[in-house]
Amino acid sequence: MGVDGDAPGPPSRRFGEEGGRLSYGGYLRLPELLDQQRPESEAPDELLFITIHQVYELWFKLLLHELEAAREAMFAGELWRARHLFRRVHVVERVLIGQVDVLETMTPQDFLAFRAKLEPASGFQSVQFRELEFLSGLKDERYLGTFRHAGEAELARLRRRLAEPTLWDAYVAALSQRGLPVSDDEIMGSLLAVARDRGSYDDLWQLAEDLLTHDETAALWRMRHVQMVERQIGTKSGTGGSTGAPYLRGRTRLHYFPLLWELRAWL
Ligand code: HEM
Ligand SMILES: N[C@@H](CC(=O)c1ccccc1NC=O)C(=O)O
Repeated sequence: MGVDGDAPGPPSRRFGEEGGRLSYGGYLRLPELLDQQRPESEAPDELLFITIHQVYELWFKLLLHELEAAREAMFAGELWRARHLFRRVHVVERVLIGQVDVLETMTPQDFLAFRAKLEPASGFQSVQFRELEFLSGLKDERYLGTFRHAGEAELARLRRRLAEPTLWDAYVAALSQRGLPVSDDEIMGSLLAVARDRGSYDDLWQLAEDLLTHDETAALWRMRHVQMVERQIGTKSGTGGSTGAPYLRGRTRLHYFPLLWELRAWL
């Protein structure tokens, strides 16, 4: 049967399968991936709830990978490479915000049909989310306490993130490599010098803007998340044991790079 050429329909042999080694599902490990959605209840929307969280965690994994590479590029003085990676990071972060729409198609009544089964689990226990915060510069050891039930490997990952340099440390190193002073007393002066002399420092300025966009997009996600929380559970406390929306509202005021925000007041 000749199904090749212009005729619609599958080709008889596929590119990439010539040696018979790789297949779509084998390469992407689909049997394993698609076997990981196991609802705890019969509630129809629990599959949506699991799917959306798994998709978030996959994107978190990619973000950690790209942000680590951006940090190394800054330390190496390869600012163009860091900027290239931040462009990707920003687009993925916008996808993360957009995905909230999908979960908001669930009604609070339908969420309540399985919410009790989730306790005491909650987003508090997302190791990768906390890794992203630590890597970005928001290191808060108190959160190790929320991972009491995590495995030793996960705790080790968090401790490593607490110990290793942040994106901000890498940006400061990039400033220093260009001869700008970076002591606590001098760094604001250096940031101002970069902002005022784009002719000499445009790459450093643009990179600071990339950091700020990463910071702003994370804050927008927190705001979108708390709006969704209020829509789903109102003033109820969280399955993770926090006050719920009030706790999350407090987190929306956080900044990864406070000096870049403060700079605005000095310009
Ligand atoms: C019905 C939807 C959701 C509700 C009602 C909800 C509710 C909450 C609540 C109440 C908390 C505070 C911790 C607690 O006491 O439980 C929390 C934290 C968190 N949630 Fe959600 N959440 C929802 C969806 C999501 C999704 C889709 C993600 C994506 C990964 C997510 C990630 C997180 C993270 C990372 C935290 C920790 C935030 C922090 O400590 O700053 N949540 N959530
Ligand atoms: N904390 C949420 C439940 C929840 O959303 C959740 C539960 C288990 C795993 C991840 C979750 N997502 C974010 O917190 C609540 O209090 O309703």
